[in-house]
Amino acid sequence: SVLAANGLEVTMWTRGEEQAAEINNQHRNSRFLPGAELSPRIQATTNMGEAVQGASAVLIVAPSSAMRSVVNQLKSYYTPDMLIIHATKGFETESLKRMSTVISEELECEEGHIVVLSGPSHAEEVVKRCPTTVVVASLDKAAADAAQALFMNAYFRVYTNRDMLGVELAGAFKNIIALGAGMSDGLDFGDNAKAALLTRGLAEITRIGVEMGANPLTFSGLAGIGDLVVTATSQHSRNWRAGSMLGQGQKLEDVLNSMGMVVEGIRTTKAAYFISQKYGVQMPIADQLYHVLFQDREPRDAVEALMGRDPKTEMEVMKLETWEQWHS
Ligand SMILES: NC(=O)c1ccc[n+]([C@@H]2O[C@H](COP(=O)([O-])OP(=O)(O)OC[C@H]3O[C@@H](n4cnc5c(N)ncnc54)[C@H](O)[C@@H]3O)[C@@H](O)[C@H]2O)c1
Ligand SMILES: O=P(O)(O)OC[C@H](O)CO
Repeated sequence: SVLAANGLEVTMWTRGEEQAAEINNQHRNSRFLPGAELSPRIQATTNMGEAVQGASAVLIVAPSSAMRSVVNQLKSYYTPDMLIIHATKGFETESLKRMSTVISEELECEEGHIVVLSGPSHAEEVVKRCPTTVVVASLDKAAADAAQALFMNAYFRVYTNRDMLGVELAGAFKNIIALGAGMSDGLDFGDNAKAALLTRGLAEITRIGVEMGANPLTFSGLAGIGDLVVTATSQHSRNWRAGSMLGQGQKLEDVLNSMGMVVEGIRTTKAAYFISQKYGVQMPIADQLYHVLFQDREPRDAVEALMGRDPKTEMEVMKLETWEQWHS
């Protein structure tokens, strides 16, 4: 919608004939964005070649679980002059790879060629042209600048960042904390608990992010604290809503069936559980959520376990840097 508002011709690829027909004929996408009026500049097709061949830019927003297969389908239409942007927030759970790695492997292109678009941006609000700010990150400055120029307009403000790793990690990990915040709200634990989850959640996201090689400042930016706040506090958030239903005692399977849309935080919690072990970095909130989601731990017991951890200093945000080291 933003690209169409900027005067570009947009062709969406979708798997459903009915969905494509609805977008083309009624300019609506009633299942995924009910109530929104789409621009006639947006056309949809179920034919990948029609959508991608000859395009100057390709925006990939498949759920993380489908990323490899979707990129594989577009591979034969890819040319190195296409600007490749993705806005998917998650990991490939089997390999623990980031989305830019999966895309570059499938397209056989440099990771630096890819741009990630992330930040606090619920589609429901963007399509209504509510003021929104996001970040585009790439190792290639020219690619990030090109993506910024494509998307930027009066209601959609785009910043650039060179820390693609940090932006991807922040966008993926925040969904875990949003699930936890929803769960806390579902348990009626109040505002103190939610503020604690957000703050300590950001601490653990930063800790693992820095250990993986990200710039700590990225986590104070739009992809970090910005997206964490919007996802953990907005009723638009599927992750928050799923967490809230779990907190109210519903079973994971029933919650997912009732959502009908991707809840990335579930798979990302599993990935984080293994990533934290791989890097030897503690992620206590992600760890407790893993036990709730996949090992039947009661949400109340998870909170008790978090509150009962050994006493800590708040300055242990990063594995190595204490405040003194950080300033020495
Ligand atoms: N919705 C938002 O506001 C928003 C904002 C920023 C980022 N994201 C990210 O975008 C990604 C997609 O989220 P969404 O909101 O569009 O999810 P969604 O569940 O609303 O839509 C996902 C789309 O992918 C399709 N799909 C599902 N499985 C597929 C498969 N195996 N192969 C091909 N297509 C498949 C679905 O049919 C649907 O059209 C997620 O990583 C999400 O975190 C979403
Ligand atoms: O609806 P969610 O929880 O998947 O969140 C969507 C976006 O990531 C918000 O920026």
